[in-house]
Amino acid sequence: MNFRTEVLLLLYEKAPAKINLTLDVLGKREDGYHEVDMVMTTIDLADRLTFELLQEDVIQIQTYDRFIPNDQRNLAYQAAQLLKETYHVEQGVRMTIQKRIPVAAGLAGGSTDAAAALRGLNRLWQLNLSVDELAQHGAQIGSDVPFCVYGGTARATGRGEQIEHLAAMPHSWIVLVKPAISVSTAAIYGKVDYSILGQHSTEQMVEALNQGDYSTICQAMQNALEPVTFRQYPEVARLKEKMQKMGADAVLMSGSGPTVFAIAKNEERAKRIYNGLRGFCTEVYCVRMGSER
Ligand SMILES: C[C@@](CO)(OP(=O)(O)O)[C@H](O)COP(=O)(O)OP(=O)(O)OC[C@H]1O[C@@H](n2ccc(N)nc2=O)[C@H](O)[C@@H]1O
Ligand SMILES: Nc1ncnc2c1ncn2[C@@H]1O[C@H](COP(=O)(O)OP(=O)(O)O)[C@@H](O)[C@H]1O
Repeated sequence: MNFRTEVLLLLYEKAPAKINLTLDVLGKREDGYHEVDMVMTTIDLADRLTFELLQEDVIQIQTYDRFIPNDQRNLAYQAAQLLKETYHVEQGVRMTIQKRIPVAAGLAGGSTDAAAALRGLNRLWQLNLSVDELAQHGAQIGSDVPFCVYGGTARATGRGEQIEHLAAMPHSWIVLVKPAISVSTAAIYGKVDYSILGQHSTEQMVEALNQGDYSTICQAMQNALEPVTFRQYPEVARLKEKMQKMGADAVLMSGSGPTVFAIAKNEERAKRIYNGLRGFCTEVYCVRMGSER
């Protein structure tokens, strides 16, 4: 047996999920993407990535989740390949992804793994890149990746890659339910009905966050993709109605869905909502808003 150790260094990165507090669609762009104006915030539901330095010039992905690809289709793999090619890195890496964030859920699970890979590999391969440089690289992988590189609470414009940092979401609890369907982000954007886009609420949300005004934050929560996903999957609309009757401060679908979340300032109330939902949904989570590194 060959006991030669090729692992020289071991690092970890936490990869938190995001939710959308608002999502305004402003129009369709010439490049096929949609111009958006939205507020996102990280929550304490996270994947965990482990990085092992390999002397062999390869990228390996290990994951025990059968829904996650372990090759070039994995966004963390794409992040490693991008840094490797751009900075002519001749070392390799084995990335192990412990998945906790539901997949294709509107919670940026793949994007946050890519962002964690950028942060982790910057340290592992000693590239000395700034967070802004990592975010710029992230935009080549996906629209949500720059936000995930920074985390926190931010307004995202353009196709979602232009980030303006905001005051943190006031302390609160969040209950998330992921129905047993997977939603394609591209398909949902593709079916946006411009006649029912409604009023934009991001500006109001930004002001409410700056003032730490929790009740206006709850009132301003809105997502232009909700009607599209609800039309295609009526069970998601029914889930939102059910959650609204359970005493939450606000309820909204995140991103393109299908995850619906309820916000409550009071921990006891959040736990009651969580317990009420656990009876008939398998994927239910109760976590804090924000995320500790
Ligand atoms: C809807 C949102 C809201 O935060 O999140 P998720 O539901 O994915 O979590 C994002 O806009 C998703 O961002 P992300 O998942 O990174 O999208 P990308 O990989 O860049 O694009 C996937 C596809 O979605 C469509 N797309 C994405 C972003 C955008 N501003 N306009 C679009 O039309 C395009 O068809 C694109 O090919
Ligand atoms: N590291 C990853 N984690 C999750 N999904 C990934 C990953 N890499 C690639 N994917 C692919 O990205 C697709 C969207 O997943 P995800 O990012 O979780 O959705 P969303 O953008 O709705 O939050 C999935 O179909 C999955 O196969």
